[in-house]
Amino acid sequence: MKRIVLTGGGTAGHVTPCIAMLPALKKEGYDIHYIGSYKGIERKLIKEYDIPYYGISSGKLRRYLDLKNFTDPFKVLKGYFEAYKILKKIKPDILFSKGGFVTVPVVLAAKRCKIPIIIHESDMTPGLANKIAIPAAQKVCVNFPETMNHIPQKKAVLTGTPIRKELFSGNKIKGLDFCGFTANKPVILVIGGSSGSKVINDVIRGMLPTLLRDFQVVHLCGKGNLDPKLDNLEGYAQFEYIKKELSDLFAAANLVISRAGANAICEILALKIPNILIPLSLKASRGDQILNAESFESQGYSYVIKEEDLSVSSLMEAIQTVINNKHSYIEAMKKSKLNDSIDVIMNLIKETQL
Ligand SMILES: CC(=O)N[C@H]1[C@@H](OP(=O)(O)OP(=O)(O)OC[C@H]2O[C@@H](n3ccc(=O)[nH]c3=O)[C@H](O)[C@@H]2O)O[C@H](CO)[C@@H](O)[C@@H]1O
Repeated sequence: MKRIVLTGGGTAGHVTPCIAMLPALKKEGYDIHYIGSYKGIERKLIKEYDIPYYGISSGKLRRYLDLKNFTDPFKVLKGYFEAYKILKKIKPDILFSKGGFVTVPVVLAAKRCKIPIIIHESDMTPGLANKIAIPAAQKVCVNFPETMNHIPQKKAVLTGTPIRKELFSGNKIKGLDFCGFTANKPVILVIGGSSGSKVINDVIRGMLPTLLRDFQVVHLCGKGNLDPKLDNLEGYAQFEYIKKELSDLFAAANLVISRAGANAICEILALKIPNILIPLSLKASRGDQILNAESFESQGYSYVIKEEDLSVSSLMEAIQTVINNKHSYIEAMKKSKLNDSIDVIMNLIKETQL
């Protein structure tokens, strides 16, 4: 029996692609193990699936000055020795790393143990963690064709991003029921990224009185961002984070308003739901979401609002435009050559493992 270790964490976008791979790996009879941080979101998300989880110490690697820059390297070093010990014990035939800071010590320890490594990069340009990890990897899967230029040629493979199969079999009625909505008004699904977005939350909540006249709104607002004052508002449902029911919410949605995290936008594209993207600004990130959103906008899949331009009126205008032109957005999305990346990645795993 072949054994695989998956790793990825920090935000859900570094975990859901690993979750998407689980059914195919199980079907092929893999013995699957997961290494993540002690307390990260990956621990909670992976707990739902029946696979052994190993926590390691994890520290953030920053490009900016912060007092934690003095303590975090020790946490990463500790994580390295912990990962090394775990890998020596499990002896996997391959490591699949989805990125995020926790994966750096795991990848480096796997290299030391001579375990083949496949990395997946969802964004247009590699994040810092993957940049450090790529030299140790045999293969690097990428989501966007543009990313191929940022990875050594012999390692880069254009695969697309693994999307959880269950997202394609959502049930609209179940989604409406889950939110307490009727079938008579269209539904807007708001996804502020896996950790929520305060800026988006504030604008959405500020425009609820107008919005709820014509729409029902289901709002995935992120941990700690629920507003109890809005609990009983008719036509509005808020959740910190949704797991299994996400497929039903997608099925119920006529329009999605989302951050431009690589996984969320690929899911929206695969499901062909008219959408408005509000990428995380350059102030708060390296700008990867801006590139993701620009790529989608130029292909006619999405209406994009820059965070600096986000206001009640710009969002209202965007909603009207997308609703009025929904067919042209859907037609453009139908032309996308999105791969079934799960099969491609499975083949790559089989070719690369020991
Ligand atoms: C702030 C930050 O660092 N953001 C990055 C992070 O975003 P983030 O983790 O938000 O990533 P994505 O949008 O890519 O993925 C979020 C995932 O969580 C799922 N989901 C979300 C909400 C919810 O309630 N339930 C649920 O299942 C989505 O369906 C999706 O699969 O990783 C992405 C992929 O590397 C990057 O593009 C983003 O720039």
